[in-house]
Amino acid sequence: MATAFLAAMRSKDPRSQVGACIVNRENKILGIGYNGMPLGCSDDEFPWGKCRDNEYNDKLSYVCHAEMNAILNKNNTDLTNCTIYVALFPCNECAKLIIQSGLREVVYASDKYSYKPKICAAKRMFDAVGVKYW
Ligand SMILES: O=c1ccn([C@H]2C[C@H](O)[C@@H](COP(=O)(O)O)O2)c(=O)[nH]1
Ligand SMILES: [Zn+2]
Repeated sequence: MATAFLAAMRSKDPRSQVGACIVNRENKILGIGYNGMPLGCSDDEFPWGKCRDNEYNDKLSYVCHAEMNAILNKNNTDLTNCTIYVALFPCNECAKLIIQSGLREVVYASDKYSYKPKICAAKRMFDAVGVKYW
């Protein structure tokens, strides 16, 4: 988790810096990520604010989530039965990536958006397939 928090410090998101770290069963680190703009999309040119009435100007249209980056940055092709440490409980889109990658466990530090339908949907999927989270 400390590594996930260290990665989060690299995020340019002024509101929520999120980090993720994937480890195997021997606790070897396989992938690290943080929430950031896609490669080549300048942190200075793309929006870091929320704009719910115009998604074109909303950061959520652009930001790659920490979990996605950790999975894409992995240095091992097989993440089956691995664990992901995350600063923030994964959203539904990250939950899908986590499940499809074969990860079996999510350890999170904050569940500050637990009231949001996307987080409830993530838990619903984890519960359905037996991904543990704590
Ligand atoms: O599963 C997730 C969910 C969100 N994030 C990132 C995306 C954004 O940069 C922030 C959330 O911003 P708020 O202003 O707090 O809504 O967190 C992520 O990396 N992984
Ligand atoms: Zn997400």
